[in-house]
This record gives sequence, C-alpha cells and structure tokens, in this order.
Amino acid sequence: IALPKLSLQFLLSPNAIPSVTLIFPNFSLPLIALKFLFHRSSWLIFYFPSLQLLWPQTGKVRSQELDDSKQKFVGNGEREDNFNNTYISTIGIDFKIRTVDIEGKKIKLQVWDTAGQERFKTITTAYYRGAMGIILVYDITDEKSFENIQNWMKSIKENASAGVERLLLGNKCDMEAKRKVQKEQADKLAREHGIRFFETSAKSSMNVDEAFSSLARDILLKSGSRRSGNSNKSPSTDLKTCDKKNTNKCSLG
Ligand SMILES: Nc1nc2c(ncn2[C@@H]2O[C@H](COP(=O)(O)OP(=O)(O)OP(=O)(O)O)[C@@H](O)[C@H]2O)c(=O)[nH]1
Repeated sequence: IALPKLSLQFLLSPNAIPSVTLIFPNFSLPLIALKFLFHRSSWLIFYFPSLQLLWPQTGKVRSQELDDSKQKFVGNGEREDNFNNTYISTIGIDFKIRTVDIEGKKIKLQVWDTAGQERFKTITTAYYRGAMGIILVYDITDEKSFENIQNWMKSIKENASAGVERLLLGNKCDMEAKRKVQKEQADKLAREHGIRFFETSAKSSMNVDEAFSSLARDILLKSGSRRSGNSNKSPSTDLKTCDKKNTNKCSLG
C-alpha cells in the first residue's frame, strides 16, 4: 500500500527516475533501455574518434604492404622507382620488425615507429620506457625538424630508461639541393649528446641498414659490457656519404 505513495513522492522529487526504478522493477525496463541507449551513444561517441585514429594507420600499413609486394613483383628494379611518396602521417604508434645481421648472427629488432607530431607526444612518450634504443630522425630539408630534436632529447631524458642507446639520423639526404641543415650542425649536436649521427635516405636506402646495424650493435655491446663491466663503444659502422661525389665512407659516429 505504501509503494504508490512513495513512488509519487519520488516521482515529484528531482531523483524521481532512479527511485521509481527501485520501487517498480517493471518500470526499469524502459529505463534500462534508455540508459543503454545513453551509454551506447556515449560509447559510440567515444568509439568513433578511436576508429578514425585507427583508419589512417591501417591505410599506412596497407600502403606499405602494397609497396613491399610491388617491390617483390618488380624484382631487381631500381628501389627508387618503388618509393612510396604518398604521405600518410603516423598516428600514435606504428609497429615493424626489422632483422639485421651482426657478425653472422641474425638480430630481430622490434621497431616502434612513433608519430613525430607534438599532439601525439603523450602517447609516444608512454612507449619510451623499456626501449633499448631510440632513433631520432630529422629532415635535412626542414630546419624546424632539426630544432625539435633538442625537445625530443629532453623528453627522452625525462621518460626513457637510463642508459638507453640513442642515434641521430638526418634523413632525406637524397635532396641535397633543398638542404637546410648542415651536416656539421648535426654532428656538433650529436657530439654534445655523445651519440652517433648518420645521414640517411629512406628513398635511396642510403645508410638505412648501416644505421639499424649500428644501433643494434651498440645495444648488444652495452648489454654485453654491462654483464662484463666494460663500457667501450663499438667501432663505428662502415657508412656511405650521402652526396654522390664520395661513395666510400663517412663515419660521423
Ligand atoms: N626524398 C625523400 N623523401 C622522403 C624520404 N623519407 C621520407 N620521405 C617522404 O617524406 C614524407 C613523410 O615521410 P614519413 O616517413 O611518413 O615521415 P614521418 O616523419 O614518419 O612522419 P609522421 O608519420 O607524421 O611522423 C613522405 O612523403 C615520404 O615519401 C627520403 O629519404 N627522401
């Protein structure tokens, strides 16, 4: 008998709807439906942006897969012709496996390609900790990207594990005519931080293998020397100069 009275009181109160749900369980069905709809819509609102985050990433992986298969199909054709010039920005993290040969041993590297853009910094810094090596890449045709290296160095100091192996790369060295960052500037910066520096080209593959091998070798050496108590750096990697005039060696490390 008391229930309807109670429900009326509750209906008039600001908390009416949850109270009615408690008193009349049969009312709860539409309310649950409402709640479900509400939750579902909020879930959808939260879910859709994350889908949008995933889509371009998938697109990037797919375009790279297509590129790889194109390279296989073309066979020994010039790699430059198959270079993927379509720019799809990395969103958050992109994951790749690369195998390098170090003194006859195959070393599998797990490479986490992080977005360079400032707005993804919170996501990317979360992945620093635990990384054994970090490659900092700037674009030799873009001064800002070089200036940004200082910020990344600071961020690594704050977020990465102590003693993480670092490597500085000046990429796009096939674009000499558009060069904005001189080799000497980067060399100086690398020396200040006590790290190796190479100029590379993802387009012509210049020094790309050398860069990965060098980092892997330094990581191996460091972990080996940690065990043996010796902390000497490995001898520098056999590098090629980016400008075509001198294709012998250029070790800046
Ligand atoms: N000429 C030339 N172009 C390059 C080279 N490396 C990358 N590019 C081009 O530069 C653009 C950006 O390349 P990405 O590798 O996606 O650059 P990123 O720094 O990873 O960019 P985010 O994914 O936004 O972090 C693309 O259009 C590439 O084709 C290179 O060595 N030489």
